[in-house]
Amino acid sequence: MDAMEAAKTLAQSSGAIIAVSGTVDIITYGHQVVGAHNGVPLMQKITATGCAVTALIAAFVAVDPLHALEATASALSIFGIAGEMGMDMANGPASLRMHFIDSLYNLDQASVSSRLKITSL
Ligand SMILES: Nc1ncnc2c1ncn2[C@@H]1O[C@H](COP(=O)(O)OP(=O)(O)OP(=O)(O)O)[C@@H](O)[C@H]1O
Ligand SMILES: Cc1ncsc1CCO
Repeated sequence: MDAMEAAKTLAQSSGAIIAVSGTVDIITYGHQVVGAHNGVPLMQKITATGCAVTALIAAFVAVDPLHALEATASALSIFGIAGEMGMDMANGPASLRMHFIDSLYNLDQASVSSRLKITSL
């Protein structure tokens, strides 16, 4: 079973929104699937990026609990955009970690609007 089918099955059996990180992050209630495309592969080389984005998802959902799927997709996208911006200045995983955190801290609306890529899968 691929990640998308597994995510849909788990969402249907649990009643939870399921998000799976990867090249394209998958977010689903169990039927329709949303893809969050931002991010760079080198983020995989920084330990705890998955935990960190999970904390960001929790914060976004806390702000807008009635739109939890949209909040989850937004958090994953913001995290990925900061990764892309950090990658523009990085030479490897250690400098990516630093520039990624700085990019997340300094993120502005224009950068988000120009880079955001969320689609229906
Ligand atoms: N190939 C990729 N291309 C773009 N972004 C990626 C890629 N792989 C992971 N990411 C991004 O990196 C972040 C962390 O995902 P990852 O799959 O590395 O988590 P994880 O394995 O649970 O991490 P950890 O165990 O270190 O906490 C997510 O925001 C995801 O979108
Ligand atoms: C390995 C690890 N280190 C801090 S949190 C965590 C779990 C994955 O993010």
